[in-house]
Amino acid sequence: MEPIISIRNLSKSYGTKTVLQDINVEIYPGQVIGYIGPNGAGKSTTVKILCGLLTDYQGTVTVNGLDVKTQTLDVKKQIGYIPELAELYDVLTPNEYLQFTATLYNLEKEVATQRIEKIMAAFGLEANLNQRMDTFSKGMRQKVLIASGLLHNPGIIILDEPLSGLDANSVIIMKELISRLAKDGKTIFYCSHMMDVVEKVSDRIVLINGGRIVADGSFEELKQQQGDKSLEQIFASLTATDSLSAAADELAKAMESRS
Ligand SMILES: Nc1ncnc2c1ncn2[C@@H]1O[C@H](COP(=O)(O)OP(=O)(O)OP(=O)(O)O)[C@@H](O)[C@H]1O
Repeated sequence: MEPIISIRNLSKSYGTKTVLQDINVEIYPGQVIGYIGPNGAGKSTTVKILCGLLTDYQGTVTVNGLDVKTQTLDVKKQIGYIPELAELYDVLTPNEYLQFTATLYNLEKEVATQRIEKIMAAFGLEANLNQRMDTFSKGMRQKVLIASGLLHNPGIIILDEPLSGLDANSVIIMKELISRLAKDGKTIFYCSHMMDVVEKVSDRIVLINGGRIVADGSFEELKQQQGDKSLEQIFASLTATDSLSAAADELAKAMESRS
């Protein structure tokens, strides 16, 4: 089987600072990849490259055989990108915003309207469909953002920390949604700090630290390599430079010395 996403020898620098170093990942159709790593590891940078938002990198990145650097528009049609934070047009209602997104993807009005209603109802926002978004909470906005990434029914869904701001029930819906989308054959690339969710939804976990891949395998494989631990413990043992409890002690001491 051909990989649907192929990342070969990917390196990226911002000025003199190298943030991705020789990343190699082949992703196959229908896989759910949990892409994890500490703050600043390079997750969002990888995602932006995959989505064609950053093009000054070294290496080769293809989506369905298309080069993301040169065939960016065709790549974008196949990807649903859900960023952690994005500016929504606050003066619009979700209905107006999502209809606008649907137009950009050339979706038929009827199909768009049905999908918008269904997705918003799944998130419990059916009553807010025609309410201006400047009155929305962070979680409500995040749900509109998720809806907008899924609207064109893309084959590949890239989520960059999509759960921030969502309440516990919405996290459950989102987990269920990821599993359902995977069952429908979608390929999912999922960046998150929520280890319990990643552990449950991913069939392969790629862990990066300091711009390099330090682990790549199913949760079961990682457990075999690292000892029978939770993903949170595996993450800590592969990425923490110092003891985390020592860091917490230092922080507590720093607070004491202030008072
Ligand atoms: N536009 C930029 N200019 C300069 N440096 C940047 C820029 N964007 C990101 N970086 C740096 O690149 C490194 C990787 O950042 P990136 O946002 O990819 O990390 P991340 O793994 O997504 O982190 P987080 O979990 O905190 O979101 C960080 O050191 C960051 O400071």
